[in-house]
Amino acid sequence: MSAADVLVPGSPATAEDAALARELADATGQLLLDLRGRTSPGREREYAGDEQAHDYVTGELARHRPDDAVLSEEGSLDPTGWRGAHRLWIVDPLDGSSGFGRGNDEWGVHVALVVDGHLAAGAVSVPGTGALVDSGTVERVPDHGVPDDGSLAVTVSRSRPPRELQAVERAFRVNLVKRSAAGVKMLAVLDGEADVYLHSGGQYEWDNAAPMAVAMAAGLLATRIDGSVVPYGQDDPYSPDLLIARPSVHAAVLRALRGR
Ligand SMILES: Nc1ncnc2c1ncn2[C@@H]1O[C@H](COP(=O)(O)O)[C@@H](OP(=O)(O)O)[C@H]1O
Ligand SMILES: [Mg+2]
Repeated sequence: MSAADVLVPGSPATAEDAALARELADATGQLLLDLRGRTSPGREREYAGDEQAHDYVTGELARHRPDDAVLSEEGSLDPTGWRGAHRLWIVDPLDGSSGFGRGNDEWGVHVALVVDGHLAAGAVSVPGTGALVDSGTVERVPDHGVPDDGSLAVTVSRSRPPRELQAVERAFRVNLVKRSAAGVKMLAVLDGEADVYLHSGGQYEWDNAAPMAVAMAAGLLATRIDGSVVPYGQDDPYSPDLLIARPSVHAAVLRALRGR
């Protein structure tokens, strides 16, 4: 296997899988937009969205990649189908489901491929805004360095901001960008609206696999908040925290989180 064949997000070897991830994130998003247009705000819409998006995306993956395993948020209770799989699709059919139920645009679809525990490809759609990105075609973002004035726009969960924010606020003048849904926050960093996406206190692999794959392919650094690699395809898919930023900002925030 040559260097170009290494299975990392954005490498030519994963282009076909990234294209499929994009196609499925887009089509599932269109299904959800259509459902939103036909239903009233509330929990019924939220539950219908979770269920219909899960059924659609897992059905399509079974058709296109019959030999691969699938871990979807809605199908995560039975590990026999995905535990220890060589090629594992990790899917959040509807991330930010409560926003979808209420009728705002802070929700999306995540489709990622993990090979032997490593992210290989991924796509995120945020249908309400028309955003659609995948690890095969996303443009690389330049590393601007840390803002000279010491300010930092940090995107965090609207409902569960991370307690580590205090350490970052001691080191930088922080402007908070509160958003729901992990893919929405990753896109805020990709678009330059935020410098950093910081999360702690809990998530699952389906919440962050596809956003992390796209971020890595774009040249962002995407790690746990101690700087270590985020593992995927674990027996327990709990994935407590993450830090996504351009490389120089990522290094500066890690120093702040370590109290240095
Ligand atoms: N402390 C926590 N424990 C478990 N899951 C969490 C969490 N904080 C966020 N999440 C999940 O991560 C996703 C993004 O959350 P947030 O919008 O707060 O950033 C949501 O996924 P779902 O919408 O798919 O449930 C949410 O449930
Ligand atoms: Mg989610």
